[in-house]
Amino acid sequence: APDESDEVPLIILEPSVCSALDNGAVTLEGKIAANELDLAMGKYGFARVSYPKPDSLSHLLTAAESFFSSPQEFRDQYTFGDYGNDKGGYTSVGVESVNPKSGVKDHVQNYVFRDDLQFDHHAPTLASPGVAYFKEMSSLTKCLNSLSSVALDLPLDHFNDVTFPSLPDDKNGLALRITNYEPVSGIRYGEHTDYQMFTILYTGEEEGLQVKLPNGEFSDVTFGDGFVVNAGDFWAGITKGRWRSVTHRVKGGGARITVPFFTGPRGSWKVNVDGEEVTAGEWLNRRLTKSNE
Ligand SMILES: O=C(O)CCC(=O)C(=O)O
Ligand SMILES: [Fe+2]
Repeated sequence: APDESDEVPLIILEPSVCSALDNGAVTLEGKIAANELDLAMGKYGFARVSYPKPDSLSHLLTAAESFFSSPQEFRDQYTFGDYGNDKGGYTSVGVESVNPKSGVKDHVQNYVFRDDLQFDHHAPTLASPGVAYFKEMSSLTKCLNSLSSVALDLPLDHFNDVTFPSLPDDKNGLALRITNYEPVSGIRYGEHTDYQMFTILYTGEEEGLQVKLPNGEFSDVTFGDGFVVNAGDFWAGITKGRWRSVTHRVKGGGARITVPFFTGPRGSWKVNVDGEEVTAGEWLNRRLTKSNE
């Protein structure tokens, strides 16, 4: 029988824990949070993380609502290439298919910021809250990476060295996406695992996200009070399966905007995939290209 208590765990992450980690200090609260993260990623691959929402989030959501309802020709000015291109920008409905095997396009349009240093080409109303929110999420990424180092008994900076480049011609693996789901029934965003390290998702209050539980059932996971954080495929690889990259999807319903922030290794980081050594940048591009086919 399914375990009725199966539920994605809640982790309370105090900003003071993050600032201590930033200063190289692992407090008792830090150790507790690291342990909770380890348990959540090991069993569910997902956690609900209570952490203050930055002020820039509400500005970003307001700007996004008006952007996505502006004329299609206006939105199309900010398409700079296929979904996943280096410059980010707008992708209209009918392009993306996160589960290419399904043969179905997702019922979404989205806007992506991929590089925190180059925002000049972006839609002006989105760019200003976008830059601010990107910075806030980069700090939260640092905190989650430090907690991961503690959880996995590695030097505190280990995963931040994986994510944040030290050389100017390297790229970070961070991307901010604003997703606008069409109000339709049925699955709106296909079953998939995330490609990289953590996804830090603002779900809003509207249900939609469904996560596969250890008992095999899909469960609704909405957490408007904070963030839903999950481990992607790189984490499963790096930890040799100690952390799980878990299947999820988005079910139908009313109009919904969510804001995932994807984190991952910097572009030059070397990864071994099926016996082949590739850079994380190359590997990510292959996965993104597939979702346009
Ligand atoms: O919007 C959501 O609730 C989930 C989105 C998601 O899974 C993704 O963008 O990878
Ligand atoms: Fe996802």
